[in-house]
Amino acid sequence: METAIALERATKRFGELTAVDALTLEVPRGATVALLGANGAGKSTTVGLLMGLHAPDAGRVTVAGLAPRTAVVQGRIAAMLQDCGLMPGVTAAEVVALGRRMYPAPLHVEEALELAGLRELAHRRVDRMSGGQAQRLKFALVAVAGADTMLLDEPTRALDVQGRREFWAAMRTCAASGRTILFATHYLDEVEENADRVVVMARGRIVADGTPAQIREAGGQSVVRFRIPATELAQLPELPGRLTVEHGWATVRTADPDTVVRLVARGDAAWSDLRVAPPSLDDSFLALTGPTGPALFEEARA
Ligand SMILES: Nc1ncnc2c1ncn2[C@@H]1O[C@H](COP(=O)(O)OP(=O)(O)OP(=O)(O)O)[C@@H](O)[C@H]1O
Repeated sequence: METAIALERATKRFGELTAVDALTLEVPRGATVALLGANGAGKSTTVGLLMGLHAPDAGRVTVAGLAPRTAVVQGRIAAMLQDCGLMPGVTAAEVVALGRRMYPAPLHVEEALELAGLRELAHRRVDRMSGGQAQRLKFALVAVAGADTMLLDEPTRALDVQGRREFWAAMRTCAASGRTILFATHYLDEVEENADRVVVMARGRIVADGTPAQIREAGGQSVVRFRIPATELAQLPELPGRLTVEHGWATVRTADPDTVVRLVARGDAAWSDLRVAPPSLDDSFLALTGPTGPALFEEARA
């Protein structure tokens, strides 16, 4: 399969600090990849390397087989960077028309607005748009490049739930047209619905790389909960996992929820309201980005 993006042991340092540390990542054409990581993990720097904004101190970075700057000039890659502003006083269509002049093979203005779900708002002034609409306009400005690879750096930062939902609907339309999309985010729930692959970064390195389900299962534990009176606790059998009891609810964090449920059901304790929750992405994210994260992921995949 054709490779859209490749980093081969790419390293970027800022003085003493290694922001991206011998990072190797290959993204095939057409994939939608989420780059997940805490503040300072190195996501924006990785995007900067792919856009040719930083030169790697070591290693190699290519986009569609080209040097990043060449790929940018040829309109093969376009990015929605953090905190880019929009010109006030003009309409959405005017901004996109201006933006498209920068690219060698751009889309039509209407096409880009359509992809961003802004067709109806083509003549709305930029300064009269909601946060969500403005963010989708920035997306239209990336889409108009007609690039086959799009990078989105925390595109839904500071958007409300509705704005985020609308933004991702626009992004998915774009992904469905066969483009390669790499987006950086902190929002774990966005990853499950919008990416087919998740690359988790910590300290400039990749600590896990898999489907959202694999990431969720690698680091997280299931939670089995049930109500139980304090007087019944002694009747509970030994359970695989960590049991805590609070306000009449027992909580068992476990890698083996089936066994926990079987043992609880077979025992004599008078419990009620039993429920099982899958591992949470938040728990998994915290575990994977901790010091033992990479080993944890390897173990889960073995
Ligand atoms: N131009 C720069 N000069 C010095 N240090 C920098 C520069 N850009 C980034 N850094 C540092 O490199 C590290 C990685 O930053 P980066 O912005 O890539 O992380 P991030 O994962 O995108 O974080 P965030 O989620 O906060 O945007 C951080 O410690 C940051 O302070």
